[in-house]
Amino acid sequence: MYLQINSLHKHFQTKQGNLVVLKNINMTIEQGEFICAVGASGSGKSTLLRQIAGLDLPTSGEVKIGEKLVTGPGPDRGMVFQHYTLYPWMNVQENTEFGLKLQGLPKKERREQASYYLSVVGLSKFAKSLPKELSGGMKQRVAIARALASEPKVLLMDEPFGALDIHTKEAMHEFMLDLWYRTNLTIFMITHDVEEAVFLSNRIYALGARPGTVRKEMLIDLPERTHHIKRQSVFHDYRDELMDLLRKHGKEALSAA
Ligand SMILES: Nc1ncnc2c1ncn2[C@@H]1O[C@H](COP(=O)(O)OP(=O)(O)OP(=O)(O)O)[C@@H](O)[C@H]1O
Repeated sequence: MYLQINSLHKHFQTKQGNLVVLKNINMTIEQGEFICAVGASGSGKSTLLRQIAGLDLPTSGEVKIGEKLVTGPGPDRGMVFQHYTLYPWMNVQENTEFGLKLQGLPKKERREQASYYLSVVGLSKFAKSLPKELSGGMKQRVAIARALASEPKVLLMDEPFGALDIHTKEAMHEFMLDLWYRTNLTIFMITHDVEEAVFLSNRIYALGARPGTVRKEMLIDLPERTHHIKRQSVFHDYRDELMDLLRKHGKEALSAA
């Protein structure tokens, strides 16, 4: 296994008392998988991603990358967030190089590595542009290039396409699938968009809320991943099953609140 989450619990101390946000999360992810964790708002998706990224530590349980226990952030995990996190005063090349600079990579090497990943995301021609000169989808591709430039073992994505319009989002989906096929990257993405999860991932963890627990693990076996598939019953069956599940657990969570 590549990324493993064992008996993870996360509690927060709030004014109302002890809030259990994640309860007994177990996940085993192999190299090259594209995993989506799907759940309603409040199911603890971002909290889970923060534990994997090492931005926060579990109350109990563990996250492992290979044999290594996660105890903090590290270059083996690249992060992409929903809101563009590019530095507005740096051009695309400088933004892409930023993490490598922090890691102390010499100038020539970081230039070459960042240029390579800008070509992977199809933005070589925009290396000198400032973020404000790019569309939303292009900005997210720069954020992906920056995350990839450190050559992480796992790419972690927190609702990366949530702020994009539907057409840009569809273009980014095609881009992500192409990137995944070409690089065989391990990707862990969280989303509340059920169609996005079914279209992109080979496996889905559906989370229920209050507290966040894994309610179902679903293998997605689509005969093709082009937009035609979205009109076929195999796609609708996965989507409807997942929607029904989330709806049921959403109602349960509301009545328990
Ligand atoms: N640092 C914190 N202190 C206290 N409570 C927190 C903290 N971080 C998150 N929570 C609570 O944990 C719960 C889950 O939050 P989280 O952001 O992980 O959910 P989510 O599934 O990502 O939601 P959304 O889809 O709306 O982003 C929420 O009730 C939130 O208020």
